Amino acid sequence: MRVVLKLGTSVLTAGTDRLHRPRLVDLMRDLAAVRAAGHEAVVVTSGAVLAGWEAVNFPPRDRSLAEKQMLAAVGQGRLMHTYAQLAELYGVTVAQVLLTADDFRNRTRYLNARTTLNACLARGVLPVINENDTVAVDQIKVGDNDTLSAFVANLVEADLLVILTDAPGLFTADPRTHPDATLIEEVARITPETWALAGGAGTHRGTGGMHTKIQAAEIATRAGTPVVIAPGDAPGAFFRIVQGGRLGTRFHAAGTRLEARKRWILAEIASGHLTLDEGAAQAVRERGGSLLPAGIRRVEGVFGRGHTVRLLGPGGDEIARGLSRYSAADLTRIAGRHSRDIERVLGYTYGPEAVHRDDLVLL
Ligand SMILES: Nc1ncnc2c1ncn2[C@@H]1O[C@H](COP(=O)(O)OP(=O)(O)O)[C@@H](O)[C@H]1O
Ligand SMILES: N[C@@H](CCC(=O)OP(=O)(O)O)C(=O)O
Repeated sequence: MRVVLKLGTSVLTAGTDRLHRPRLVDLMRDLAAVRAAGHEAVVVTSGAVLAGWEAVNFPPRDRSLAEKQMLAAVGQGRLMHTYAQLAELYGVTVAQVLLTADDFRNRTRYLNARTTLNACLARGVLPVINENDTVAVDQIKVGDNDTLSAFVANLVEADLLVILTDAPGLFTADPRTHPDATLIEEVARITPETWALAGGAGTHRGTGGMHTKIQAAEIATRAGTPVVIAPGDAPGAFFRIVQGGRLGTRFHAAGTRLEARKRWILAEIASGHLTLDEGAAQAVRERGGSLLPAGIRRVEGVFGRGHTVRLLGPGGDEIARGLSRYSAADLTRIAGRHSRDIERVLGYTYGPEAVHRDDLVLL
């Protein structure tokens, strides 16, 4: 499985007002166990502002944006240093990845981030992601790491998103203010009633409380990824959840990831056409294959890498729609050629397919 683990400030501090090293060791051991069981893990971590606050010697808390960005700039490196040191104990190499809203809106940046994360995972490197707080002002910010973790789960097409926090899961009311509230173990579908359960902004350090966690669950489950919200202080929580154990609150995925992806492809406006030869049309239509550049006769329109294109049969009839792995300009140069020539012609390659099977919907 490919799993995204989100660690909130409340988990990293373990109820104190600084990064709690023993807790971080526990979390790293948990992560290492999941990796050792053969799974791929991606971490979305908070804690940069807190680590900065800790480093500059606890000045009075100032909530201004510039102050927070300054603290994030101080803290992010220190946070990563801690991760790197602890990961090393378990023979794990970490990679820092800082993302912000633009990286999910801009298709080229989106694809590049995805390529980098996939390269990390292919090499067994553990990506540790945070929002790039120093450049992200309000308008261009994801804003909270719960939502960021859902975007990341979509980006890497995760099989599961686990959000660890300081509550044992989603309760019938905020357990801080309602001691009689009870744990909801399963959420089959997020409804207005689900939203109504979220109390205020959470801990004084955390961002968003349960509200942003439900939002994250909605984003991820809609794209086909189930989500578990669970307590960060339960030993080996992440491993137990990944192995299918019951802990916290589980939000069921709405349909499969592939269905969600196909719906999304169909909703996009196509910005070009590829006319295929008979062999390619057959391979795509009848044999469930990808479209290789060799089978493309004509490229029309102006589109970038990752944009939606129509695939036309030799007679001009639309047979499928899909996401192009190459820009129109690149495809024009490699159309009709064997995939092994791509690198020689372009000077680089994004793989042998022009449109990969997973990115293709037959009509
Ligand atoms: N219905 C609810 N069930 C559980 N926790 C809730 C609920 N409503 C609000 N909360 C609050 O959300 C908090 C967790 O959010 P937050 O402080 O932002 O943590 P994190 O740093 O992990 O993102 C809990 O400590 C709890 O007080
Ligand atoms: N990017 C910020 C964390 C923002 C955030 O969402 O925090 P939290 O609610 O604790 O997950 C930081 O590193 O301090």
